[in-house]
Amino acid sequence: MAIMPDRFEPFENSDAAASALADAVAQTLRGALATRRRASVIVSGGSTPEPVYRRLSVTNLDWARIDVVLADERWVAAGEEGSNADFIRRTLLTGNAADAAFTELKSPGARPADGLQAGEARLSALNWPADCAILGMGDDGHTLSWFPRADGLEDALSADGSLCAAISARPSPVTGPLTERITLTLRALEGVKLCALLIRGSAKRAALEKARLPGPARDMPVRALLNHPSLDLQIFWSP
Ligand SMILES: O=C(O)[C@H](O)[C@@H](O)[C@H](O)[C@H](O)COP(=O)(O)O
Repeated sequence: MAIMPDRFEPFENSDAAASALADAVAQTLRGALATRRRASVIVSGGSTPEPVYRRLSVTNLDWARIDVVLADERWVAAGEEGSNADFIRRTLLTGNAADAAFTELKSPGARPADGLQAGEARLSALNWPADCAILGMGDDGHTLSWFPRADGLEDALSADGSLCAAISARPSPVTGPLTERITLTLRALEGVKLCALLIRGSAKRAALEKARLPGPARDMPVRALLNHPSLDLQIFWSP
C-alpha cells in the first residue's frame, strides 16, 4: 500500500508551534463535541508539549465531556519520579481542563506486563478512534514508549492487537534509568483525526530526516508513523 505522506510544518519558534498545535487540538475537540457526546485527546510526556498543555488548560472547552488519555508511562506510581501522569495533572489538568476525565496507564503490579489487562480494560471502555494525539519524538527515533529494539516493540507496533503494550527499553541516555514502560500501540492511533508530532531543535530535525530514509521501524520506531498507509501525520517543528 502507498505511504500516506506526512505534513511538515516549520514554525519560527516553539511558542508559535505550541500555539498552533493547541489551537488545532481545541478546534478538533470542539468539532467532535458538536456531533458526539464525548471527545478524546492522547497526550505524551516529555518536555516539549508543556506549553501546549498550559495553553489548552485555560482554553474554553466542555472539558467534562473530554477524555484525556496518556500515550505512555514509566512503570512508576503517581508521586514517584518520572510519572507522566503527574506531569499531565500538573500541566494540563488544571484550570478549565481540571474537569476532563483522565485515563492513566499505570496499574498495580510489579512489572508492566502485570498491568496490561487492567490497562486494556480501561482503554477499551473509551471511544476509538481518538480525536487527537499529541506525540513527541526523541533523537533516537522513538515516539510514545516505542524505543529502538525494545522488548515488546513488536506488540506495540502491531496494528491489529491490543491498545496497550508492555515495553522494556534498552537503557540509553534517552531512556534514562526507568526502562520499564507501558505504551499505547500503533493500533490505538489508527484513525486519529489530528495526529500531531511536536518536535523542537536541529537534532530532532536530523533524526526525522534519518527516519525518513528506508530502514526498519525497529531501528527508528517513529517510522511506523511516517510509513503508515493511512495515518495523516502532522509534524509541528520549531528550531
Ligand atoms: O514519556 C515520554 O518520555 C514521552 O512520551 C516520550 O515519547 C517523549 O515524547 C519523547 O521522549 C520526547 O521528549 P522531549 O519532549 O522531552 O524531548
